[in-house]
Amino acid sequence: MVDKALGGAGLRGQVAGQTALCTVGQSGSGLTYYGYDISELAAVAEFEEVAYLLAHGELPNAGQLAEYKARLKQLRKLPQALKDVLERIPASAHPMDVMRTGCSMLGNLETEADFGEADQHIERMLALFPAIVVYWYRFSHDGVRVETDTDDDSIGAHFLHMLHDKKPSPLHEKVMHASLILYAEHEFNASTFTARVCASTLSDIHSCVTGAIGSLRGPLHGGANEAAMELIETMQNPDEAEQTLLGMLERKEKIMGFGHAVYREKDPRNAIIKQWSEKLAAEFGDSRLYDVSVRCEEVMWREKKLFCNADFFHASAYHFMGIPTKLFTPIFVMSRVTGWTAHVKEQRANNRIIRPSADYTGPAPRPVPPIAER
Ligand SMILES: CC(=O)SCCNC(=O)CCNC(=O)[C@H](O)C(C)(C)COP(=O)(O)OP(=O)(O)OC[C@H]1O[C@@H](n2cnc3c(N)ncnc32)[C@H](O)[C@@H]1OP(=O)(O)O
Ligand SMILES: O=C([O-])CC(=O)C(=O)O
Repeated sequence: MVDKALGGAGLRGQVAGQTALCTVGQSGSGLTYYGYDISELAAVAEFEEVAYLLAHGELPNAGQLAEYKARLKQLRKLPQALKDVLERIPASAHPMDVMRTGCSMLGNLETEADFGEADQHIERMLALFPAIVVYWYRFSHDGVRVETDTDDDSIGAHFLHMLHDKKPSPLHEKVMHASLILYAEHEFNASTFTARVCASTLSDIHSCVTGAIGSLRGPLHGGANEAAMELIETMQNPDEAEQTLLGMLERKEKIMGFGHAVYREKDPRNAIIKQWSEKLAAEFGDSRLYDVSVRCEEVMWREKKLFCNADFFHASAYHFMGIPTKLFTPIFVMSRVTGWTAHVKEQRANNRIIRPSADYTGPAPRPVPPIAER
């Protein structure tokens, strides 16, 4: 059924399948994973608990969580052939292209031969994605071959440790847990739908995830956190932010990090990451980017009734933790791989190839003219 308020373009408002994983905006603005509200998950859980939930349908108990984390830790070592490929990618490459190539190469080295192996490949991708992007980044930018099998307790801490050559503070580790939880799953968004379409052809799990990474890369989707950072860093203070935004709106430019295809009033992830950004700004000792972001939020709501989506305050939060802007969207990948792969398994469990129809708008039938007459 087409939701008239949303219209049919971009398949908006049309039901394209079923899922037990997630609800988006069902009560206007809520977000749940397997029935659990993300606000509660982000407040009390570690990201690995949510990754387990999405993989197995239930939250782990303490023993299951410890086993799961221990397994993930053991999977952090990059195969030499993958390191060789990463070392050949230039520093000028976009890290999302590195993620795409890294995932694809992993599929060549550790191919999913049978769908029964899916869980082991999913755990390997989850464990290895931070290493793929940081190994390339540190090698191409600093000339360092970073050690990827760290003993960090969590994926977020592992990522920050490799990036900065030191273990992160408890605050930064906690923010990474919350951030990765917020990004983990979001129903039939563009990248997840890409993964499901690929899965519906009975393709392998690395192909599904590689395609999804390509869809997430665009600035209308995951790439918006990076684009938001590029915008706010040009703003010296809230008044300047206001003038910049008013000019952009006047010129009908899109402001990345605002608006949403499903939510109408607010994105429930925003308030959570905004709070963390405020805390990080205080720790950082310079709240310019936070203050500028708050003014952007006020102006966009006042002028256009557009609200911050999950990406906007992620920009300042990641920046305060010393994460280079171009690594923002790869963090989204490290998290969303849990949602993508859960959808792949769900699609496989009740599959029919996804193949919609199109309304034809081309020329009426006509004969092929001889080449000399064209
Ligand atoms: C984690 C995520 O992937 S969240 C999404 C991240 N993406 C972004 O932040 C990119 C910026 N936002 C956008 O481009 C859009 O809001 C999308 C892609 C998220 C949703 O697109 P749609 O569903 O087509 O948006 P929607 O139908 O609500 O747009 C309504 C109007 O608001 C405008 N609008 C929507 N978002 C914005 C924005 N960020 N800046 C300026 N105008 C906007 C649209 O241009 C449209 O105007 P029009 O009616 O004159 O054409
Ligand atoms: O649902 C969407 O269209 C985009 C989004 O917020 C996400 O994927 O997290």
